[in-house]
Amino acid sequence: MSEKIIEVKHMTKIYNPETRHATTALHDISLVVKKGEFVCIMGTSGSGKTTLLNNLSTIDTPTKGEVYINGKNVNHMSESDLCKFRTNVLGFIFQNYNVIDTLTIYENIRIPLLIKKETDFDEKIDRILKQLDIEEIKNKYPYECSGGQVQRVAIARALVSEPSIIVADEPTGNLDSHNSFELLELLKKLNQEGISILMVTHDSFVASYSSKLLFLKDGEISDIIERENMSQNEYYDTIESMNLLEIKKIYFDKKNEVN
Ligand SMILES: Nc1ncnc2c1ncn2[C@@H]1O[C@H](COP(=O)(O)OP(=O)(O)OP(=O)(O)O)[C@@H](O)[C@H]1O
Repeated sequence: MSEKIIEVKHMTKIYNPETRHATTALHDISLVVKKGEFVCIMGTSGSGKTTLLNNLSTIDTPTKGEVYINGKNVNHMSESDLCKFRTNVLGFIFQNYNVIDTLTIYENIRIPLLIKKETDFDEKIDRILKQLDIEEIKNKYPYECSGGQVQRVAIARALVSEPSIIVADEPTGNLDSHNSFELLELLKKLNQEGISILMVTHDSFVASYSSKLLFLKDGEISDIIERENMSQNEYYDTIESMNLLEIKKIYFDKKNEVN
């Protein structure tokens, strides 16, 4: 049986609990991500995608339920253990890059290695700069680089500490189609090399790179599709029709609420 890399048990997330602004963003979610899986999360705006990603990747803490990563219950870890765990195991890629403007590209990529207290990092950084084709900009500042280059810097920073899981929230959201394609092909390659990927997207083409797709609706998993033996084209068509079905369901639910 494949190894469970992430396991979520009965996760509920309520923002501002016990106030009149309480919002239940996730309701009793249970799921498993196995080693080497490429899992995408789709759903309409406000369905809870980012909340799910944040709560299962230690960025936020669920109101109820448990999260296990590599068999460890992350809800029971101290803040300093969590910080080490995040740096050693998880690599984060966000839509808005989150690079530091006052540091050079080289210095940005070095951050996780400094957190890990590594001292001998030149070779590692050079390798990742080469892999992502950003050697020429290593002494520039982010504002001197293109959006696609800065996104590659964010990926380099996520990968330099050799994480076993990549967590990505709409990573192609600010990229043009050429750079989106390049990023997706890179994620595919990393996944083939054994890195597990968990990614939020609203785009069926992006989702067609996954091996498993979760649909969220009102904070609950409404559907799961597995790619299995489908070609990427067949998988894309299945995702598109499922997407349409989900939108139709939401439309009819709303219509019934009104009537
Ligand atoms: N910090 C917060 N405080 C209060 N409510 C929040 C907070 N963050 C999200 N929410 C609410 O939780 C629900 C789920 O939000 P979330 O951002 O997870 O949805 P999403 O599916 O990622 O949406 P989008 O596709 O628009 O980014 C929404 O109703 C949202 O308004």
